[in-house]
Amino acid sequence: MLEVSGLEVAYGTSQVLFGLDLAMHEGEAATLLGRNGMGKTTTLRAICGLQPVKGGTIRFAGERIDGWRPDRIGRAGIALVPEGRQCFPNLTVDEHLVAFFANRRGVAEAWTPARVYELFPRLSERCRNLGNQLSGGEQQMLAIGRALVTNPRLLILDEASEGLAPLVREEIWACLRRLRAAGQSILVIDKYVEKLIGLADHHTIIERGQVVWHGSSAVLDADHGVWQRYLGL
Ligand SMILES: Nc1ncnc2c1ncn2[C@@H]1O[C@H](COP(=O)(O)OP(=O)(O)OP(=O)(O)O)[C@@H](O)[C@H]1O
Repeated sequence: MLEVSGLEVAYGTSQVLFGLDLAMHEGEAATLLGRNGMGKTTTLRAICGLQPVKGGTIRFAGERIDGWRPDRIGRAGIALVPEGRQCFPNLTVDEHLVAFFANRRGVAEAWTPARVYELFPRLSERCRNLGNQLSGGEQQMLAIGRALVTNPRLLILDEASEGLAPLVREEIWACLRRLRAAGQSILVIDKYVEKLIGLADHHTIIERGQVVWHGSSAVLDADHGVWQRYLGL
């Protein structure tokens, strides 16, 4: 479903991705791992059309999408839960969900605002609150809900559980496991490798803009040398 091949991205004269490869099938959950500053966010932003691509190709659902505008990529079925949530401070929870709701593929059991409220009852209690009146956990739930109501083929999360209290973090992991079990394709960046091993099928580790390791959850779980070498854990 997603095939990133030889991706190169630069910020001005400073190149940060050097021929990065990443691929996943529909229905899979995959992760992108690596220490800080290695290029994970840049990779996700390039996939979503938020960062210009200098070289390489990005294919999604059979089409070459590198060079497309972010809104076209969104309509093609990729939804991003961005780092820092980026909820709109002046829209209510309900307005976020209503404004982003779309079922372009005619999915039978589409994500609607009502279904998001079932997934996150806390959001339902906050439905009339503005984005800037929410806790970090509520904002993350809203950012996930906002992505889900676009009924994406691929849900991408950048730092899914960053800065959240342990209990809220657990709630986010439980949500992602439920989505995964329901067949949602997910690409996620996070620091909690143990949680990601329980969630994802396979993992790609990058270092200085290049892939240094790729493998299944079972292999990553068994080889803590990889954690130490590439993730400093
Ligand atoms: N807007 C920018 N302008 C210039 N350099 C940038 C910009 N954004 C990121 N970089 C640099 O690109 C490199 C990759 O950053 P990126 O945010 O993709 O890494 P990351 O792996 O997601 O790290 P983190 O976990 O810290 O977010 C870093 O060296 C970073 O300093």
